[in-house]
Amino acid sequence: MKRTVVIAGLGLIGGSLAKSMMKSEENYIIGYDVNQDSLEFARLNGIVHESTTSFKEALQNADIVILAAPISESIQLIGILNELPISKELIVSDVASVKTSIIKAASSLTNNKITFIGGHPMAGSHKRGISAAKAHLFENATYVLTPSVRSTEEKVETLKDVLKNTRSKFVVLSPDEHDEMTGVVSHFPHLIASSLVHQAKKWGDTHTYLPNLAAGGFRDITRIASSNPELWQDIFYHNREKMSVLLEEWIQEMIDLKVLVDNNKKNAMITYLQNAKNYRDGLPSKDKGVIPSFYDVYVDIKDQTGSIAAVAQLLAEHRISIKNIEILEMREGITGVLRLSFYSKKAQTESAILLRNNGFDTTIL
Ligand SMILES: NC(=O)c1ccc[n+]([C@@H]2O[C@H](COP(=O)([O-])OP(=O)(O)OC[C@H]3O[C@@H](n4cnc5c(N)ncnc54)[C@H](O)[C@@H]3O)[C@@H](O)[C@H]2O)c1
Ligand SMILES: O=C(O)C(=O)C[C@]1(C(=O)O)C=C[C@@H](O)C=C1
Repeated sequence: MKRTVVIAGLGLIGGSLAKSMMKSEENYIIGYDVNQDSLEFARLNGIVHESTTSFKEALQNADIVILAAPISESIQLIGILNELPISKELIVSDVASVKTSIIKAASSLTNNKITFIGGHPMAGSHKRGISAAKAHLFENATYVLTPSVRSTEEKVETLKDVLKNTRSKFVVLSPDEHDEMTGVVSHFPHLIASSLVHQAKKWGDTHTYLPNLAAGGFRDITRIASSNPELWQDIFYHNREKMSVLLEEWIQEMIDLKVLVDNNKKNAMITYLQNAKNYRDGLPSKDKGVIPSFYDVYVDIKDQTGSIAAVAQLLAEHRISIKNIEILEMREGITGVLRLSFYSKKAQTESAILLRNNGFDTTIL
């Protein structure tokens, strides 16, 4: 059965969802955004079937709406939903990184035709906008659902079915549990990454050679400091209570760590580092999911003659065998994505480093 899905906010996340949902014949995708350029990009690149700058118009025949604008904007869209004359059953979901304020706004929906099911795909990027959207962004990622009291098991299953081509792993959590845990493993690290960059910047003012010494370690730990500041201010604002608690905990942790450094507590320091390593090394990797996954590397390639050959040649020169090669997206004039599958974790890691060192933008999911 064909269903009409409206994606409100066609940026990195909304665009990536649209691209994955377009793979199913069942979904008719309407993109709504306040930005004309994003809509035009989506239309020209076949990311949506239709597009509009009117939320009301987009909703006319909708079965499903996914709010994918920044959190405060999505909350405003929930307010607008309350004012529109919706007479058909409508499932509304979102992708916001914080869930309590969204679910609170959704609890004010008075129209009983509307069922709200909160959502948050746990994958993303420091990039923004539809040009950075990728159909495979959520593959094997955890996708949190926070159903509202009014939603039923059946509606949750319908939403999962609409989202099935994201190939993510769904989990149901309460909004508070979600905000607490993502506060620790997603939001707080962004704050720390920015603070590390500020520290380096301060030192860089008096040590002009310092940026040249910022090698892999600094770049790895601070990649997310390059994210969209407005989006992250909004996330910190909506999760401010949890952020404040985490900051206090962190400050105490740093005070304790300073004692180990100042007093050369060798064994305590080794234990501290070892415990961190054990926990970090034991984190579930995205390829351990229910979906069979090989050792894949995604490579952004330009739509230019020879760009795929250049990738293949580079790997051949270093005697790395490719198990499978697949072009995920390649449209005229824009960057495409190549999925390379390898036989081992070692080959996967080596290829990613090799390609990165040769100027390719690579991702391991
Ligand atoms: N960036 C990530 O890594 C990530 C990951 C998971 C979830 N999220 C969540 O996804 C949401 C969107 O983030 P993004 O990274 O895609 O941002 P983005 O900046 O790439 O895209 C946001 C889009 O929303 C549009 N928009 C803004 N106000 C609007 C409105 N009132 N109506 C319709 N469209 C509007 C913008 O024009 C833009 O196209 C946020 O709520 C964020 O918390 C982000
Ligand atoms: O990979 C990144 O750049 C991200 O920050 C993605 C990330 C995260 O892992 O913290 C950021 C925000 C989200 O709500 C979900 C995922």
